[in-house]
Amino acid sequence: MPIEQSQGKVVLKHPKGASAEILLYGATVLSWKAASATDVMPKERLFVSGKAALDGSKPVRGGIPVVFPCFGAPSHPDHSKLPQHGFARSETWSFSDVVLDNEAGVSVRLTLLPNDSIQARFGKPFELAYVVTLSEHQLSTDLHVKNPGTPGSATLEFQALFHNYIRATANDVLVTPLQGVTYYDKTEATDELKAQPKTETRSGVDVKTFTDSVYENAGGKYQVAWPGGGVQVKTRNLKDVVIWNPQAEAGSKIGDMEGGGWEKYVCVEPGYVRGFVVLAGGETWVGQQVLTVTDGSLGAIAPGL
Ligand SMILES: O=P(O)(O)OC[C@H]1O[C@@H](O)[C@H](O)[C@@H](O)[C@@H]1O
Repeated sequence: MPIEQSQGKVVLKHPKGASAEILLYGATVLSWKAASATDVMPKERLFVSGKAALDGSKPVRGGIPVVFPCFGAPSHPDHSKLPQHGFARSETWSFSDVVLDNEAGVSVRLTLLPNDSIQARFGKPFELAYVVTLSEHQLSTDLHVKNPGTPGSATLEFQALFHNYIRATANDVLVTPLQGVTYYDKTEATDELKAQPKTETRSGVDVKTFTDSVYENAGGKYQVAWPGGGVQVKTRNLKDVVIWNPQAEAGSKIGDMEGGGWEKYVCVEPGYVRGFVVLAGGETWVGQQVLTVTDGSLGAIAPGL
């Protein structure tokens, strides 16, 4: 069976060998295995900390948590009762349906609607659908946000982001092309310095030191490369990107991070996080990312992706 459900998880299997595992808690993609052009054995592409809680007691430290409706600490009055990164990553989503099931792709849809726990902290009506699609060398995630109100009713204002923990040798990673892009450096000591725009001067951004940078209007298409490996991140409607790696400096203080975990991944997180999407009643917004394995020569196989 290409799609299996058990114990709070959905597993997707592509006929060419790729697979993905999604935890209903947080709609968190826990695993994405895909082959490369040079190695037909599917390989894990995501990092999950060995100390991550997978029992629904806290957001998963790894994989692809979904950040909605606020990124970081809430900065919008509608979000003031919410925790860092919002509620989507710490609510249990429902399996809705199989969207695709063929050689081109295996795809499922999960949904999240307001429940008592959400409504106690967030009063706005919303409907979320999350479509995860697996193909031979790609994983796509699409977040559909609907304001179920009628035209003229209250707006839904939100931020959204895919918190990708990409498995990589972190100290060798370069993320391109971000040169010339404005960013905000969250490792700075004061709120005033964190709010000061900087301009990226590097042709490739590394994470050899503690990095927590929010790139604004960053272009939407990024290459994450390290010797022997690579993943391309291509997006739609996600204008910003966050690059995060805590290194030992901050990583050793994260309770659910395995020792040295920061050496095994880089977070490249496309999102809409500077400012807010404003959705009128009855409107739907879709944010999408397509992750493509570019190890070996796959970049050449999939030109223009
Ligand atoms: O520990 P959390 O809530 O999962 O957040 C991890 C990191 O997520 C990143 O997206 C933020 O930019 C960082 O500031 C934050 O530390």
